[in-house]
Amino acid sequence: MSRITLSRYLIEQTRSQETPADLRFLIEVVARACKAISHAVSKGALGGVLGNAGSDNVQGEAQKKLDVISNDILLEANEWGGHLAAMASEEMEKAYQIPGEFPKGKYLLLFDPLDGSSNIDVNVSVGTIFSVLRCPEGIDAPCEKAFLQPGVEQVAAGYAIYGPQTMLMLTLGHGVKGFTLDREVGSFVMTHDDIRVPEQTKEFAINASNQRHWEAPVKRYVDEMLAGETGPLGKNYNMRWIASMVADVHRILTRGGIFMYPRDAREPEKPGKLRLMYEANPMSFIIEQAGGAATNGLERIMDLQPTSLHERVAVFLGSKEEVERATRYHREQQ
Ligand SMILES: O=P(O)(O)OC[C@H]1O[C@](O)(COP(=O)(O)O)[C@@H](O)[C@@H]1O
Ligand SMILES: [Mg+2]
Ligand SMILES: [Mg+2]
Repeated sequence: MSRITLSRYLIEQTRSQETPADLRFLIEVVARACKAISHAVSKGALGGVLGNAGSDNVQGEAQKKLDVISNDILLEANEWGGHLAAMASEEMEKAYQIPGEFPKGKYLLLFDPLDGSSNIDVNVSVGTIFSVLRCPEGIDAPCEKAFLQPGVEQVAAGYAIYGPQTMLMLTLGHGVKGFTLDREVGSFVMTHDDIRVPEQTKEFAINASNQRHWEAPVKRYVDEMLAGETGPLGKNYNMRWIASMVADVHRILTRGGIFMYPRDAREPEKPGKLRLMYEANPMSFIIEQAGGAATNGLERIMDLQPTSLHERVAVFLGSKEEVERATRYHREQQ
């Protein structure tokens, strides 16, 4: 059986005119960067890449050495790719200009270079999340405004997960494909065609240590799940929380479930912890393309109009029936 590599899949997409050639090259460059990040992550303590970098990012979070290394790998790979107008990252306060005349290419790339980085030092799966938008017409510099487009405008999104296997999950707007890195040949090979998230589930993911801070609809929903088969939902639920969004979402894509990071009373002025533009939007695009759903409790995440690059958002995503239930409980509370 001939193997379908990521490159071959992208060439076929270009041939069938579903994907423009420059978008194809852009995805190839991102995938190459993910291979380099996977290699860096795998060095661990032997390569001296674990631990803190000694700096904070724009969100005031301590950067890990690998946050900085992964960000640099993505910047360097994409700077010279020729298909981008600008980049934005969790690790950089402002939009990043591609050297040379603006705009060099017609796309904007956003990324969380290393998601779940609090897990690196304990050797738990981490990943890279990315989102691609078109650079709007009439913009003459790589400003924040160019990026502030709702998630429905994404032309591609994906993530790489650095776990027992390195995988790349990708959507170009017609389904989700999964590729596993064949380390001996150095290629991503398609191993998961047409991924679908089961509509029903008995598994939920939430950081339960925040329970006392949750809003009433979240408390109600989690209480009902914990009540099991004698409770109102009539079934026993299992719970998982990896604290790497990529790893939790990957499990949900693979076997179903609901992921929740709600807003809570710890920092009432913030609408949640996760970032809209480079975490929630790309993951929502992937989940929806796999038949799941994603809301902030009230509205579809991909319909939200962003107001700043590093904006935060509450996230409920995964199996459709459960996301609809969580959303219904929020709406009833209003
Ligand atoms: O530690 P908490 O509060 O459970 O948060 C876990 C969440 O934070 C994140 O790690 C944030 O991502 P970063 O590591 O990119 O900052 C998510 O991946 C994860 O879902
Ligand atoms: Mg993250
Ligand atoms: Mg990160």
